[in-house]
Amino acid sequence: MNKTLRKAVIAGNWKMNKNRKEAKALIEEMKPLVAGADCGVVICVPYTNLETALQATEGTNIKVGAENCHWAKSGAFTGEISADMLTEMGVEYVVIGHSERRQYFGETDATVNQRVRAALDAGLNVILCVGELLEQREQGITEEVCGMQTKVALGGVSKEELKKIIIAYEPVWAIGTGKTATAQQANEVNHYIRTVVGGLYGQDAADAMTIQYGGSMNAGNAEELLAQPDVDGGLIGGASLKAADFSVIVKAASK
Ligand SMILES: O=C[C@H](O)COP(=O)(O)O
Repeated sequence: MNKTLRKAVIAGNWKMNKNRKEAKALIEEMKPLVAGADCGVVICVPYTNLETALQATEGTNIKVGAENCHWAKSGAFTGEISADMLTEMGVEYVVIGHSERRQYFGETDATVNQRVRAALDAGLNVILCVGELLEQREQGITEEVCGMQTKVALGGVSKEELKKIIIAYEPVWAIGTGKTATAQQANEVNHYIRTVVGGLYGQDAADAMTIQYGGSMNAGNAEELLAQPDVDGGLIGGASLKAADFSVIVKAASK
């Protein structure tokens, strides 16, 4: 596995945080700190902040993403947003299958796959989240769970389309808990996911795939996690809400 074949991407997932004024202030503070980064920089923000984020990041190296999208192009789906609505705004990325969507909003592997398909059809880059629950890790079925989530989510995705997908391995027990997977645990599962991708699409596709780690990554632990051979960046929750912390992670990924 040659890490130099792929680019690290640091993506902030703001979740349900920041009003428009706060979003603008955070981006303005962040801009000079991440300018010139030698990695991809993405901020995934609430729908209500997309316009603000797109305007504030214009002409910078920061790309803007949404935190979800629906699988249909349009229709009677109250409260949902389509992938086409996002691309029409200029949004380039979308997070799909985050564990909070799976846990609290009934997302299944099948609906994650439908949303991935819709996002690709609309031309979006996808950050596809997979990860095991604590009890699944304790049962020793982490690889089965992550492998299955990956395979189902990628159903009907061509090798060419795969280039627009980043996988984020996020052990559910490490999200927002301050409990990070060890660098070794993160690398092991990322490596396994890469093997699964290789089985589906071939070694060249697996080698080229960006696979992030997410789950309490912060300014203090980012360097060690990002130094792992199969960890190509991070999906950052809490630490992406502070410009200084986020920029330390971006700098660690740029080394
Ligand atoms: O999408 C981000 C992950 O859920 C990680 O969140 P966290 O960094 O707050 O643990």
